[in-house]
Amino acid sequence: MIFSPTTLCDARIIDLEVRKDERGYFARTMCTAEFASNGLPTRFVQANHSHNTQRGTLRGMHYQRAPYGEAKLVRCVRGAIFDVIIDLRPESPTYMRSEGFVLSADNGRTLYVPEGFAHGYQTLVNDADVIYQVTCAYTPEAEAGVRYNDPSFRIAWPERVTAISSKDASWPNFEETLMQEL
Ligand SMILES: Cc1cn([C@H]2C[C@H](O)[C@@H](COP(=O)(O)OP(=O)(O)O[C@H]3O[C@@H](C)C(=O)[C@@H](O)[C@H]3O)O2)c(=O)[nH]c1=O
Repeated sequence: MIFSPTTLCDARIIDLEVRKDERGYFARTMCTAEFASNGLPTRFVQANHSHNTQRGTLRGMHYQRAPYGEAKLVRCVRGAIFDVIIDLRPESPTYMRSEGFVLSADNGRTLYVPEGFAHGYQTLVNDADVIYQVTCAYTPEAEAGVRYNDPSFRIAWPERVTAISSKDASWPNFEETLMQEL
């Protein structure tokens, strides 16, 4: 695996080290030894798969409140997505900054999302499948979010939003509420 920094402190892009032969290829997608030597967590407690039928579908921006914060390892295994993270750690030099990445079945990239970041994505094609592992179990009472079009972040989503949950369409403005909680 090839670990690269992003513009946000502690977030990483992880590229596959593909070994090709006549059958196809082999690549590790997670390795505790390599993660540990790159300073990343090694214990992921839940693995999830989400299927998105429609291009333009938006999920996010999600995080869980302390002490249920979670780091995530996100990969798109069918189609392509535009994946966005926001650093919501007040003590971080990149606090309130965001960055977007194209993750696709073709580029095989994994995004490592540190604890304390909000995470979301928009699908770039119909029928996009996303798999991700998390370091803390799903805890609905700790669930929190930033609205995809929150004026504090001004994220440039690439597509018109064609599908979004009512929960995600109605997260309150960050400046008025969540900022005070962090
Ligand atoms: C995330 C999750 C949801 N659920 C349930 C709750 C609900 O009935 C249904 C759909 O949940 P949601 O609408 O929250 O799913 P979704 O919007 O896909 O939530 C996910 O979004 C992306 C962006 C993330 O970063 C993830 O951590 C996660 O928050 O699945 C679980 O049972 N376990 C889980 O771990």
